[in-house]
Amino acid sequence: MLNRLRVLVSGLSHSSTRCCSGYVSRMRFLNRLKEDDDACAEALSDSHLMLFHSLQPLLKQNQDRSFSSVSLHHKDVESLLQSLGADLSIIRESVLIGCSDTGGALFCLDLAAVEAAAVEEQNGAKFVDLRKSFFLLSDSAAPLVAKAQALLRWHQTHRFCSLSGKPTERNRSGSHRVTAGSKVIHYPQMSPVVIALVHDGSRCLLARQASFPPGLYSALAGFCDMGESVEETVRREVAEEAGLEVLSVTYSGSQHWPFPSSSFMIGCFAAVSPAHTELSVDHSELEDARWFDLRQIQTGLRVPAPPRRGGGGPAVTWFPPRHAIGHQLMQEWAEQQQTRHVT
Ligand SMILES: NC(=O)c1ccc[n+]([C@@H]2O[C@H](COP(=O)([O-])OP(=O)(O)OC[C@H]3O[C@@H](n4cnc5c(N)ncnc54)[C@H](O)[C@@H]3O)[C@@H](O)[C@H]2O)c1
Ligand SMILES: [Mg+2]
Repeated sequence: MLNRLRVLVSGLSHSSTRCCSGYVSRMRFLNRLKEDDDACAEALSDSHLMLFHSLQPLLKQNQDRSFSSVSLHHKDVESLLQSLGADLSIIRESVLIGCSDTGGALFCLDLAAVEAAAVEEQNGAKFVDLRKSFFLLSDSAAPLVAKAQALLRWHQTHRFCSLSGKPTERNRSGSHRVTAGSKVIHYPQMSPVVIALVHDGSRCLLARQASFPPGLYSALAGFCDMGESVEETVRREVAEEAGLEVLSVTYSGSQHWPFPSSSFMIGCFAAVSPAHTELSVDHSELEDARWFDLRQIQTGLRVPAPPRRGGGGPAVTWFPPRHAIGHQLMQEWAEQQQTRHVT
């Protein structure tokens, strides 16, 4: 499950600029780097940097045809920039994103100041749009790339204080920005969004917006209004978009979602009465909404996302990729239904 703690594996090291094995040690190490600029600068000089250009991650194709993001050691990034005649000081713009599986801190860096094609050529890799990357990367690799891009985007869009209009300055790790000459601190933010798989006991409700690619259906989603609880947002969104009254809400899991800018997706199941399932769809929000039975959900979950294009026929129904929480909700619902049928 997406919300389950996915422990980043780190190697054993006792140097002060590298984290040790064990979840607690790694979290304390990362927290120290967030708070201590000198320790962070020291760690950066012996770290790997995940590369981006204009917010697009650098991806390379492996021998088994899978894709992974490219992270270079600090000294290799220096060599790369030197070979391109670029200013080495841009490395200071790196943002801390976690611990690598070799035990060191991991940073990300946007190389927008240098020519993308030259970086691609030197690394045998390509800068790829984040949405496309999401379909190419494995479900264990995609969240870290999304987190890195979200932090780089946040820094690019928060160069000025919304209170005073003065410039803001980042700390070394990039975990926050401070308004110049003041103590006003700005932290990266996400918008809370509920995503609810509505079900009536034997079917679940999926919908599509006109902006979705052809054939894509997902669970209902909506931004939380100020002051709302998760349960209130679910009830309101389902009422607004599908015209149904929710009887109960159950939490399932959560995930950070980088599109179009950072959302914090809170995944829930929302039960409606099987006696009141007639839809009244708000077509200003949704192009279509329909009930799907277990067999239809199982079939849709097997379709690759996005499906291979056919020759002009009707679009095949497909669901978000495996690492999207919409997919996880459908998977969990299908498993629950199957267990119910077996017992
Ligand atoms: N990870 C997944 O599986 C998954 C699946 C479905 C949707 N999503 C995401 O959920 C998000 C919300 O879904 P939706 O578009 O149906 O929401 P929605 O139903 O709340 O409608 C979007 C509208 O809400 C308004 N809005 C209110 N607060 C906003 C805010 N903080 N930021 C932007 N707009 C705000 C805007 O008018 C916007 O057009 C989307 O960004 C989408 O990418 C993720
Ligand atoms: Mg919506």
